[in-house]
Amino acid sequence: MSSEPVEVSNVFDTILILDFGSQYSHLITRRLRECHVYAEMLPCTQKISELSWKPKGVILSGSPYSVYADDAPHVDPAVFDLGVPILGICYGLQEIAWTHNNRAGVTASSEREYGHATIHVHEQENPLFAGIDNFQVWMSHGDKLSALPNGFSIAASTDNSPYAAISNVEQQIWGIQFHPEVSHTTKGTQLLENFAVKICGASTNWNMKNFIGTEIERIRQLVGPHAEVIGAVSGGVDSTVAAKLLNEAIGDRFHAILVDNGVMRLNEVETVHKTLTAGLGINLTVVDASEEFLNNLKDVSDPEKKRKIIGNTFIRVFEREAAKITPKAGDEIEFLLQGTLYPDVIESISFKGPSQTIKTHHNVGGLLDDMKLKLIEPLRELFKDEVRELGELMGIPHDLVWRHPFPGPGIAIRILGPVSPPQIEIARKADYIFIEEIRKAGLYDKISQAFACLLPVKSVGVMGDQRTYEQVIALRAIETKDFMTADWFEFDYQFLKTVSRRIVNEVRGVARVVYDVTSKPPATVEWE
Ligand SMILES: Nc1ncnc2c1ncn2[C@@H]1O[C@H](COP(=O)(O)OP(=O)(O)OP(=O)(O)O)[C@@H](O)[C@H]1O
Ligand SMILES: O=c1[nH]c(=O)c2[nH+]cn([C@@H]3O[C@H](COP(=O)(O)O)[C@@H](O)[C@H]3O)c2[nH]1
Ligand SMILES: NC(=O)CC[C@H](N)C(=O)O
Ligand SMILES: [Mg+2]
Repeated sequence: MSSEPVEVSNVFDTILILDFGSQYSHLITRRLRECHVYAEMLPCTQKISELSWKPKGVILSGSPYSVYADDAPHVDPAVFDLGVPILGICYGLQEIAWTHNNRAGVTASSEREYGHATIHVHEQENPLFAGIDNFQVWMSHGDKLSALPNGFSIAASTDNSPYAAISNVEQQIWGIQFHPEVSHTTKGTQLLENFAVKICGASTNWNMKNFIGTEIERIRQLVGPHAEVIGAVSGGVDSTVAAKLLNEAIGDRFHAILVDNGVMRLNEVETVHKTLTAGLGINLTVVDASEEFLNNLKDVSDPEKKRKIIGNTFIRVFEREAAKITPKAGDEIEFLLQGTLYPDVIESISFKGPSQTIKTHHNVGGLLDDMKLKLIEPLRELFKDEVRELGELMGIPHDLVWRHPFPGPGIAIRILGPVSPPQIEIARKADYIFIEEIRKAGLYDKISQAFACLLPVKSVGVMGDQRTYEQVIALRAIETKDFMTADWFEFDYQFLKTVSRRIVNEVRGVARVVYDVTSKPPATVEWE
């Protein structure tokens, strides 16, 4: 057995996607994985000689740049010597033309093309178009090829783009001007599958069942026979699935820690504790740090300050708990488990430069520098829906797998203004009723995330002939695929009536209930 941990790309045939910064790059990865082909995205600056695995094929993504601009990113020329098929999408096509045409043959077009177009396939026998006839594609470009590079032929065109698809079958290079990864391109997924499977010969064995076995083996190799691992576990799906993998791999050499930060939902700590220990056999310690969190949060209203305080307090509590554990071999814990998902990785490797900080997500990863712990991130290659599938396969209860995400700072960022025990009680009760009614109505799995928010304004009401002057609860329920954009959920009025009546009647301190009808953007999911 080698001492180097095996990478996922060494185990599964992998299509390498080189990202030039298009807003759709990650969708290429998604589509291929939907076809059960493993795909990984790396920045376009990746040096091929520094890859520790050999891809079965390479896809060059789109980009906001123009290939002829001075500051345009260019692919490592070694890509063309790999001896594997290459597909360029939009900018990727232009990059192929540019590099195969002595840095010429791409110009700004007088007619920019955004939106739908109909493709006419000229080369029916071209394997990229196997089983695909004329179809609708989605275009988004301002540059165009002005000449066909040597050795290439035109495989398809649109009325506007004579070079909508070009190929050099001998050199195994394809380029397309449209975007197959977006859903508006009707046969896009089929085209990507043709490339990966028919042209590159990648096997279609990427599924969570195969992943479990290789991942557990990978963790065992990484940790070795004696070292012990610590991990923060919230009861959310990511950390639970990660913990379950560790538990399967190394049993009770994995120490899970659940921190009660005083701003969890009603009954949450007890429920999570029961599910993880009795239900899943995870070695879990619950640390009640609620007083410490609430003391630190006292009189703080600013959302960013709340997030920082909670993040820092998590770290302190976690460090303290880690120090209490004495491993059976060696004198300290060597590894830290993190539930990092692929979207987090994509965000950090994407070729876009730093994006503006909208809000600071609390981050347990801040522990690293101080603790000198080595990281274990078993979900680093997975999208959320893959994590959920994995969870189901590993026997994690359906309700936990499909739980709405719950932010680490908890209801502290759902109480606008200072966080105090009476305010927590109001927010908790209202949230509980809202979620209970959503479940009763059979809507829980249709909604991506729902919660109640306590607003720091008072309004006048009348109850039992008495004047009331109490706070407002705002309900939020959204539908989204990736939490980057979201729409508010369309409840029927009767449902809203029921929830509103119950909250005002059952929760002391609330005089009014409103429903948030703002999408993201311009709003965010959480109110703080
Ligand atoms: N109360 C908590 N105790 C211990 N760790 C926590 C707690 N809350 C959050 N964490 C840590 O912060 C990480 C990030 O939280 P996040 O909410 O993104 O993931 P999750 O809770 O595992 O899943 P989900 O996104 O479904 O809620 C968790 O994976 C966990 O490691
Ligand atoms: O673990 C977390 N720590 C945080 O600090 C945090 N802030 C927001 N969220 C969750 O992220 C998703 C997008 O939320 P926003 O639109 O409010 O940024 C939604 O699912 C939010 O609940 C967090 N999760
Ligand atoms: N979507 C793209 O890749 C666009 C490529 C290039 N920026 C153009 O406008 O043509
Ligand atoms: Mg969570």
